Amino acid sequence: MSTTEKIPVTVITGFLGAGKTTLVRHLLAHAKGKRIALIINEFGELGVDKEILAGCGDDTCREEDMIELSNGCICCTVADEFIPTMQALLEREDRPDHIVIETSGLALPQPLIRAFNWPEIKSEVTIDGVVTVADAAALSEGRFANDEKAVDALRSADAMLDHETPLGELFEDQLIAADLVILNKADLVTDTQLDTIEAHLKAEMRPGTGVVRARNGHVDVAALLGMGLSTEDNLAGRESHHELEHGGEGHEHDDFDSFSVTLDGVTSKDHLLNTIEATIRAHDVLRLKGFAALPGAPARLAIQAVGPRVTAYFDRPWKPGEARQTALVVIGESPLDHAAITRSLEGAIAAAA
Ligand SMILES: Nc1nc2c(ncn2[C@@H]2O[C@H](COP(=O)(O)OP(=O)(O)OP(=O)(O)O)[C@@H](O)[C@H]2O)c(=O)[nH]1
Repeated sequence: MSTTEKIPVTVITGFLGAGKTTLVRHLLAHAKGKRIALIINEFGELGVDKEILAGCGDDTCREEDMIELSNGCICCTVADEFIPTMQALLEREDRPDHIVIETSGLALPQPLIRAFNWPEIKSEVTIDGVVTVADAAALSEGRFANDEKAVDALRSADAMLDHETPLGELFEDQLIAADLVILNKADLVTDTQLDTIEAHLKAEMRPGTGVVRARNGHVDVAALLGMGLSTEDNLAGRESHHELEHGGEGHEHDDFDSFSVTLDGVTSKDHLLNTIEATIRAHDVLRLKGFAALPGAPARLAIQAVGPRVTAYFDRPWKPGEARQTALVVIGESPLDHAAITRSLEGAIAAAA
């Protein structure tokens, strides 16, 4: 089979909350008749991303074309989950024109990219391009670089220390894997800040990688789908820190932790959002997302927090018979104090009682 007959696959990576799902939503809405199958992998057991995409109301967000891989990060479940999922997708009678994979914000893209050379799928699919979404607001606030001084100080105290912070390292691994970087959330920073961030990113990227600035993932879909790069044939220079240091053997996600909290009896939207923001600030939570049930509200409230920036909107009406509850997934660097964070979030109920 020639390369042109293979189904192209776009891999979307990028740190927690950078805007991957928002970009996918934009892609689906502007697919112009292209049948896109979507594989979503997320960290945390609630499956919020799929729910959000399924709730978008567009015809293109067909539930049967969305496959969720929720048993951990895709990079660690390539053999057990990813390859069988791809094989099942390729066996379908109505094969998709294009496949988009949204990795979890904590995934290393490298093991996934390498999997496209596995004989089980190599003759059928090819990577069209790897797109890394970067969060301009988080970068300008120094969220990945804020420990640089501390790390440098440690380095000079201990010449053996070759690790950077888990956050910074993962971010670099995602950047180095990119064929295209989308510098998203351009609306939250000034043009001068964008210039500085872009220069900083370029220093970390492979030479020649393109950068596109975006707001809410609004990029030219025709340019994004159709790069035709066969990335799996060009792996040199994309090695992760882990591959360089440990020869590519399995790696751990122990640096990060996630758990979910269910709250019964939330009464006020403002109080809930304020409580969430205070909890995030007090406990250094990196990402929080989920849905809330408010009394009398016919729709569920989708809640999104990236660092202390909390937003919420009613995404779709509750379905008949659906449990109306508030469920949130909390993600951060290990160790997260589950009990204290849960207690703090329960403040959203206590004060309203
Ligand atoms: N202001 C602003 N907010 C954005 C932009 N893009 C995404 N967001 C918001 O950022 C939050 C996170 O966006 P997602 O698309 O869910 O991010 P993600 O990368 O898929 O997150 P994870 O899957 O949890 O890693 C949501 O509240 C989005 O609405 C943007 O360009 N500008």
